[in-house]
Amino acid sequence: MSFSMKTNYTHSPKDIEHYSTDELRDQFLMEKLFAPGDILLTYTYNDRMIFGGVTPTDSPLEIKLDKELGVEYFLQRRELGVINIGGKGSMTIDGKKEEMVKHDGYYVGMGVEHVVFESDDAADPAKFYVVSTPAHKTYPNKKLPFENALKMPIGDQEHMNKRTICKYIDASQMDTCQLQMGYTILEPGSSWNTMPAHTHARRMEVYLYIEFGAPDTRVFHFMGKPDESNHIVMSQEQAVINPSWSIHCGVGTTNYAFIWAMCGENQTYDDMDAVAMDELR
Ligand SMILES: O=C[C@H](O)[C@@H](O)CC(=O)C(=O)O
Ligand SMILES: [Zn+2]
Repeated sequence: MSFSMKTNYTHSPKDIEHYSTDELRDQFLMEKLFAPGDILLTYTYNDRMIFGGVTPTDSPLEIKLDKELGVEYFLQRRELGVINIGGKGSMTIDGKKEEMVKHDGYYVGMGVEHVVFESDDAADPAKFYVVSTPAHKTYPNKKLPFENALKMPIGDQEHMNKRTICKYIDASQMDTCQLQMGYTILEPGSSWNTMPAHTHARRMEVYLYIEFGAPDTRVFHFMGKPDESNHIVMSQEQAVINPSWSIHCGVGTTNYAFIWAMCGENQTYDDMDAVAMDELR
């Protein structure tokens, strides 16, 4: 088993003006999250979110962070959101075992000492996408099956952005300290073309792009200040950090889906500042 946690620092929009493609990728893209038997995490200084992948095979895996966070155990002062994007598995939360099929989610509140991740079949491992944010209060643990996600159809074929936003962790459904999380499924022929684009200075966000229609599919993820946009070319199951000053959207070469997770000042999903089309550059 290997464990790694990469640190990503925060940037001012000025910093990235002259970044090369490699620098931009190094600072914002997480290329590998899911490797059999491994826990691969990123700690971003953007709102101190920790995100990454846990892929158990023959033996259970547990995220153990104490010295790194200056605490006794990982969730002593944090909350955790999980969505399984792989095969059948389970999470054992302080001794209570919960089955986790593909697309099942889970919210784990502050104060839980042990979360043990397992796969039912090492040959078809569960892939737990995990996102953790600082917390100050314990809210109840909650299983978040796909069926219970709040489905929000949005977009249309004419604008090539027909999709369903499935809100797993949303303030209208449950309490969390900061974390909001969900899964957006694009219709075939549509992309995450959220024009007019938006920023939300109050919240940062991370996206995991998944379920590409073909192995050589790429998503061109757009980021940057509205008047100075950049792009990062992404492969399946890679994640990208979105600072609060950055626009965010993506165009794929086939169908895809993505998981988004946000945190910051508020939990108001609709608190977005639309950018007029003629401001984009
Ligand atoms: O502020 C909200 C985030 O950018 C995402 O939740 C958007 C999204 O999933 C979508 O438009 O499909
Ligand atoms: Zn947004």
